[in-house]
Amino acid sequence: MLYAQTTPADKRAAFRERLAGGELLRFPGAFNPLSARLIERKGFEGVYISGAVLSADLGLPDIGLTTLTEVAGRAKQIARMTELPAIVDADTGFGEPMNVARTVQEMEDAGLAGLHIEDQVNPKRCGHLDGKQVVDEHTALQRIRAAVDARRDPNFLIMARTDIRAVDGLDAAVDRARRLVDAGADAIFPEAMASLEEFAAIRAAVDVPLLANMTEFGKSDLFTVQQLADVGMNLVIWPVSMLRIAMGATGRALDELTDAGALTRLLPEMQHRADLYDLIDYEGYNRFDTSIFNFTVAR
Ligand SMILES: C[C@](O)(C(=O)O)[C@H](CC(=O)O)C(=O)O
Ligand SMILES: [Mg+2]
Repeated sequence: MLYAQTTPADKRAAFRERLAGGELLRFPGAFNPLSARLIERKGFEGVYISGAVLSADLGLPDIGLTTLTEVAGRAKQIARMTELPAIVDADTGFGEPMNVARTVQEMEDAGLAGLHIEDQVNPKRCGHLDGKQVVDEHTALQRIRAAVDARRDPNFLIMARTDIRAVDGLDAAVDRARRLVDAGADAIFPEAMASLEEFAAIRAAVDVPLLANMTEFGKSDLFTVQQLADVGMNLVIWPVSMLRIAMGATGRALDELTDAGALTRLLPEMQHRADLYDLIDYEGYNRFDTSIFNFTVAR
């Protein structure tokens, strides 16, 4: 009832332990707190909180317009609704290395299990679009050092994302991944890899956990969990997928309203009221209420 029972510290510790085991952990993107509960209910290992989704949700493009306060606030709402660890997309860290440090502490306080900071120039853009720019190595490493220094819970995962593959090629990505690890990154998110072989090349270069981004309509083919596990990936995200699915379905429902004037035909597609109430745990609230009023007061 109300929120998850697991504390952020416990979520982080459990997440770190599982990650150290080397298996591939699946983190679908939650587009709101309720969908995070569904991700948990369906047996996934974690929840991803996407910057692209957060900005799209506000009707904004994903070009660094959202603020630290907005992202941390929304991430907190999502993270506290699930027992699963949640990782948030912190874009470029919302400013200079000093801002990156503050970002880490805010995300710790918001109950996240970790975040990723990327090496794009501001204004950043979706990693799967053309025309990206990356910062020089010194700046990229400074961001990660600042993040690592700022964290208070050693289990809070600092992941370095590098966007350099699409700008300077795979060799540059391998080199940057190595340096980001030397700077203290706990994990690497190599963005916009073109093939499984490219993921494998990063795997061969560094020993830390690696994340694969299976976003649709981008630069990577959509590999299966098995394919990614076979090349040694440790985390996989489908960052915007659930929002795309929900928005696709919403568009079709609106068309049906226009065409048929009622949604009767779409009832089988809908989450049933009973399933919604079950997910929200209405029963738990009911128990809470009856326990409050189970006494009498003498006059
Ligand atoms: C992972 C990502 O950073 C996100 O914000 O979800 C995006 C996803 C997308 O725009 O498809 C990305 O830059 O890959
Ligand atoms: Mg993003």
